Amino acid sequence: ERFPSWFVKVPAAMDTSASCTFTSCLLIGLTQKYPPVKFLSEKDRKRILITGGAGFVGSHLTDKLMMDGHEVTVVDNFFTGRKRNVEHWIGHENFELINHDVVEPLYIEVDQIYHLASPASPPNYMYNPIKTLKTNTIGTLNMLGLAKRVGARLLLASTSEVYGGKGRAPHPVLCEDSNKVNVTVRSVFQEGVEVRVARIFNTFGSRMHMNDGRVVSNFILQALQGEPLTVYGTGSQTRAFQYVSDLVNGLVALMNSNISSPVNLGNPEEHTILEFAQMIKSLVVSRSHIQFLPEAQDDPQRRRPDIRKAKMLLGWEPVVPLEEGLNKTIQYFSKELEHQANNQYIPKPKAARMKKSRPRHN
Ligand SMILES: O=C(O)[C@H]1O[C@H](OP(=O)(O)OP(=O)(O)OC[C@H]2O[C@@H](n3ccc(=O)[nH]c3=O)[C@H](O)[C@@H]2O)[C@H](O)[C@@H](O)[C@@H]1O
Repeated sequence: ERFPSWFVKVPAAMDTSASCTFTSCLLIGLTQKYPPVKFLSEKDRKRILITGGAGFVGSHLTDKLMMDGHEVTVVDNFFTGRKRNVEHWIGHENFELINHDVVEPLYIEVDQIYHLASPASPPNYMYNPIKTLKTNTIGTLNMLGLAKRVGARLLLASTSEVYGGKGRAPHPVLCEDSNKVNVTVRSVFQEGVEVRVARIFNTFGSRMHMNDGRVVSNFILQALQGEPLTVYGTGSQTRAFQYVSDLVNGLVALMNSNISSPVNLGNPEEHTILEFAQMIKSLVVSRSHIQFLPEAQDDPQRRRPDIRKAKMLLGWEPVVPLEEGLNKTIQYFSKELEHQANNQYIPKPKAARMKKSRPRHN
């Protein structure tokens, strides 16, 4: 998915003789520089800001909104985001990339703000917890301020982590009321601002950082490199994983809806982490073994979204089967590894949140 097929392909109609293939390629390369975008009338075209737009989810959202014909401004401080994720839009008249940290105020004119800026992977958000707090408080306040000043609608990327799950008997299926915070007239901070809140459950796909540290990218990279798949704890804890394109469609549907209360976006298909390890091992056809490491601290034991609200009010539900999403992600990471190998560098997946004790093997 790094270099989309349209970039190098010569349409059959143009490829009239073998002798002009090279010229045609060159021509197409020069003229058809970007993925195709729709043309929207002034009335339908929106100016959209995506904070964290060069990150894993943000860059896929950028692709969708650009292709839909909107004007997209990506703001990223490149802590976990990368220019490479959006490089195929650089120079396009509808696209702008700003190197900016949301902890500082931002003054631009926009109609919608997707506020995704925050590290999402545990090793990343625990790397500098105070900075993560600042990003999620001051950064959000700055974006709410911007939304209020320009009359934009803001979608906040919240997380399933708000439901907790360790230390109390967790309800296996988490609905939006599981941890209810009332929004009333006393919630002055969002006074006069149209807000949408997405509770995002575990998501995976291409453009996850090689050092992300979350389970799917770790297992895939380990399986591809013949290294042990690191299962934290017994592997009986569960998660339900959605493919990134499903999430992106949900985010856009939520933004354009009239629901101002939180909405879960996730795939309800729940598996144990050990099952994920076995599934990935067999899809990669890897000889890696499974290595049991100490349990991660405060690790939620069960997590599965209740998505009835999204289904009923947005008409949204995930459509990408787990295996299909995993295969696409495996393909992505194996290309990344090839690329890295050419530069003689293969990063190792990061370990996260370990309690200290000796690893077990099976
Ligand atoms: O992916 C996400 O969307 C969510 O990921 C994390 O939540 P978590 O569910 O802990 O995600 P992972 O770090 O991928 O861990 C999932 C499970 O796999 C386990 N794990 C992780 C990594 C690994 O190498 N091995 C392993 O067994 C973890 O202990 C945990 O039980 C973040 O805390 C959330 O903010 C984020 O929304």
